[in-house]
Parts: sequence; structure tokens; C-alpha cells
Amino acid sequence: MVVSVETVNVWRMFSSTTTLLYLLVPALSLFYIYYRISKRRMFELLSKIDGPSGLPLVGNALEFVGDPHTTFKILYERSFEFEHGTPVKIWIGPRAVVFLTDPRDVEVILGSHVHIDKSPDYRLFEPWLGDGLLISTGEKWRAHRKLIAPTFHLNVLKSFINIFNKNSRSIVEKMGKNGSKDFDVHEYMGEATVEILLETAMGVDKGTQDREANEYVVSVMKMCDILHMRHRQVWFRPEIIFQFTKYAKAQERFLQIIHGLTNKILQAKKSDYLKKKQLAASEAESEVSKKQEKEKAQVKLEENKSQKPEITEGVGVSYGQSVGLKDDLDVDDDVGEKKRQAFLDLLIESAENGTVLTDKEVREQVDTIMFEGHDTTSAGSSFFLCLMGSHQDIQDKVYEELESIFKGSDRPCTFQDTLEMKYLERCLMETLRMYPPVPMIARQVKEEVTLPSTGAILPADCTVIIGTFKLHRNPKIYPNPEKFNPDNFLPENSANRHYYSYVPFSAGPRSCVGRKYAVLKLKVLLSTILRKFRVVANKDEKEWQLQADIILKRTDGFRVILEPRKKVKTVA
Ligand code: HEM
Repeated sequence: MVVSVETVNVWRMFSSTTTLLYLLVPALSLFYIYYRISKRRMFELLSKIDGPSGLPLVGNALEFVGDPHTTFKILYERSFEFEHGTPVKIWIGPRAVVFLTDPRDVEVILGSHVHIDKSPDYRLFEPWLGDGLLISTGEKWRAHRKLIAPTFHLNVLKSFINIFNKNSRSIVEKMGKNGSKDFDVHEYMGEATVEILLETAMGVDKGTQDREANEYVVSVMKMCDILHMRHRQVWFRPEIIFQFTKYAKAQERFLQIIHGLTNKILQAKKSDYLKKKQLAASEAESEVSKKQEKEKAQVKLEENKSQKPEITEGVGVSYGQSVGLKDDLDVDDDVGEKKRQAFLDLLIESAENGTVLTDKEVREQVDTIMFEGHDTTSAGSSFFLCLMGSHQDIQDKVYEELESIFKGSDRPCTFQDTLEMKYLERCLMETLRMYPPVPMIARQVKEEVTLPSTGAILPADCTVIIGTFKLHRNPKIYPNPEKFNPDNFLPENSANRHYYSYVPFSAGPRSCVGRKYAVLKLKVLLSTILRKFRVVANKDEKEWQLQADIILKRTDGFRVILEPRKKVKTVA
């Protein structure tokens, strides 16, 4: 029998493939057995936590590959398969994620000083936010938090009121140009919040063009889309795969725009800081030379008592001019800025001294505050306005309250006014209950944690997600939770509520540093809009399409119509 060369080659290939399989299958089986044994405790603990059934190997991962709205809808609808508040586990491939929605369980995680580590999902933010406050952990986070938190103290915030007012009026004017057409209010809220952040926290004069703020807002939204896509479609997570996709190129482009703006802010601020430092140094120098000149003049005077003291007069004039300039331009400014202690001023100063922060760390914190401070507030304010548009009776009550405060005048809002906006504040709190801009908070637990709700134990290194959206809609805590009802926040209705049953700003040691800033700014911004316009929204709340791409948003857009209110008394 003659055997051809081809037959021999095929046979060789077959036998080598078979050998490979013979080796691979037992190796994989052994690895799997080793994995199950080494993780026995983890599997044992997780088996006691309820969850939807999934497929072998991939678990529930395939349920999240659809578009963002469908994914959110599926996740929320499936949550009703389990009793409100019970911990629920899902598998994303080999990784278990446990959702917590009982306030007692939430407290154990958010209230802890131990479980402060963010889940690995936040690492996707790294090329954008570096190791800023949102992501960092351990001593670095503690030190930076201590430094940054006071820059959002109420005393600092009070000095921002004029900037809040000015920018709110400017955006009201811009929105008014839409006439009776409906438009997406989120774009305007995004632009206003970026401009306000630049002028307040960053202390940068309004040098940015509107186009730049707009480009920034759009790039942040697109970056969130990419990150969210990578969260849902897990095969895009490893850098080794992601870098070859079209999304990596898009990410690079968006980051160029985002970092372009933050770099510009930093450069402007640094040169400002250096100029001030130089000025302070030259003032100190002129103080010294003035003292020396004075001494010399004194000596001369004593040497020749009959001579006129011309030098003293000369020095005096020069000194006077310099003081005059300083008084008019710098001193007022200095006093204002020192009083303000804006976030970026403090950071740049700390970086100059070189002990607390490096330049890179300042950049990361600026990117973090720009992201955290703008996308959350623009979503919150857009939801608020849409809710006002859908609930005219409630909007009327807000307007009535504003009328009682401003009495028909269009004067700017004061800090005291914001304290009197009690009903508006309740509407804002209720908006953040129903539509929390951060609908999920993820943590990685360092050690085993017993959950008070069921006694179940979370294994060490497990990812937990605080499901804020679901937690805020627990009927045992909020009667009729799908209904927009600002009275949920009447003191008598909220007094006995568990502290961790309302966490739009998170809570505990890693709570939002910008909470007071956000509420004050939103009160000024939203009251300015409602004093000028009645908001009308044609779509029923039930038809809204939600997506939770990091920040909760409406896929169908935040469309409203603004109707001018009657003329008010103008105050310059
Ligand atoms: C309605 C507006 C806002 C909402 C709903 C909100 C919500 C939150 C939430 C839920 C967290 C915790 C996130 C997590 O642990 O994953 C957080 C953290 C943070 N927020 Fe906000 N935020 C808002 C506005 C702001 C503003 C205006 C700023 C700054 C100007 C800001 C700065 C931060 C920072 C720096 C963190 C990280 C804090 C840390 O980990 O120590 N936020 N925010």
C-alpha cells in the first residue's frame, strides 16, 4: 500500500492535536479542581446568597450585553424576583457581585473605615482620573481627603453665591432663546455646571469659550459611554484586547479634549500663583530696601541736619504708589481668594511646597472634581426640571414659595434665600431619591462581612454594589415609592427613617465631598430658572427611558419646553 505525503501530514496533525487535547483537558480540569478547592470557603458562603441562575462559565454576563437602556431595564425588572432588601448575587464569569439594598447592610459597608476600597471596575477610570479622590485608597486617599474636604466647607461656599447667580442668569438667558420649542435641558445644565466649577472650585476666570465647555461636556459623556460599555461587555475590559479596538482610539481622542481643558486650567492657575508669589517677594524686597533707605536717610539727616530730606520723600512716593496698586488690584483679590480658599488654590499651594501633593496628583484631583462635580449635578438638575414639567401642581407650589421669598423681584438670590427654599429642597431630595445620579456604588470588601439583614456572610475580596436606585424604591421605607412625592422629606416623615436608607451622595467616610456645594448651587440655579419660566414636559414619567452608564440619565433625552412667566420687577 502506498501512503501519500498528504495523508502522513494529516495523520501527524491529528495525532499532535489529540496529544494536545489529552494534555490540555486534564490540565484545565486539575486547575478547575484546584480553584474550587482553594476557593471552597468563597463558594460555600456565596451559595447561601440568593441570585438568578446563570450559564456555566459565563454566569449572568450575557444578560448585560444589550444597549444601556435595555440592560438597566432587565436589571431592575429582574430585581423584583427577589424580596426587597435581600442581598442578591450575580456571576460575571468567575467573579461574584453581591447587590445590597437593605439600609442595615448598606451601613455595614458605607459606614466602615475598613471597606473603603473601590471595586476593580473603577480602575477603568484610571487613564482619565488617575489616582484621584474617587479611586484612590489607603493612606493616600485619607491624606488627600483631609486636604480637599475643607475646600467645600460652607463658609467657602457662601462666597460662591455671586458666581452661582451670574452663571444661572446667563444659562436662563440662553435657554430662553429656544422660544416655545422643546429642547434637551441636559446640554444646558452640563454647560452651566462646567462653567460654574471652573469659576468656583478651580477659581479660573471665565476665559474658556462656551465651545470648550461644550466639547468637554460631550467628551465626558462619550467617555462614560465607553466605560459603561466595558463594564457591560466584559471581554473589552482587558487592556490587551481593548487597545486594538476602535473604542481605544475614540477614548484617546476624548481624553485629549478632557485633559486639554484641565491642563489649561492648571497652567492658568499656576502662572497666576507664580505671579502672586513674585509680587509678594518683590513687596517683601521693597519693604527691606525701604527700611534700608530709611536708615541711610536717617544717617544722612543726622550727618547734615541742614539738608532737606528729599530721599525720604522720594521713597515715600514710590512706596505709596505700590501700596495703592496693591490695595486696588491685589489686596482685595487676595482677601477674597484667601477667604474663599478655593479647591485649586489650596492644591497648587500644597504642590508648590512639594510635601503633600505632586503636580501629577493635582492634575488627577482636578480631573476628578471636574468629572464628579459636573456630570452628577447636571443629571440631578435635569431630572428635577423634567419632574417639575410632569408635575405642574408641585411646580406651582415651588413657585409660590419662591414668590413668597422674592416678592415679584428678580434680584439675585442670597444665601439666606436658599435657607428659606424648604419646599424646593424637598423636591430636590425627592428627585435624588427617585433618580439618584449615581445609581450604584461599588466596593471591594477586604475581609468577610456578616450582613445584618439575613446573617449571610460576604466572602473576603467580594465585590459589593450598593443599589441606590433600588434601595430608594423600597416600599417598606417609602410608601408608594414610584410616585414623586416631596412630602417624603417632611421632617415628620423622615425623622425615623434609617440614616442609610437615603444615600444619593453615598454616606460615611467616603461620602461625596461636594454634597453641600451641589445642593447650594442647585438651589440657586433651579430657583433662577423657575422664577423666570414655567417648565412643561410632554412625556409621562412612566415613558422615560433610563440608562445607568455610570451616571443615571435618560436615553430619550431630557426634553422640556419653557414658558416665560409674567414680567417681574427688575432689580439691577
Ligand atoms: C447632585 C450632585 C452629586 C451627587 C448625586 C454626587 C454623588 C456622589 C456619590 C454617590 C459619591 C460616592 C461615589 C462612590 O463611592 O463610588 C460621590 C463621591 C464624590 N463626589 Fe459627589 N456627587 C454630587 C456632586 C458633587 C460635586 C459638586 C463635587 C465636587 C465639586 C463632587 C465630588 C465628589 C468627590 C471628589 C467624590 C469622591 C469622594 C471620596 O471618595 O472620598 N460631587 N459623589
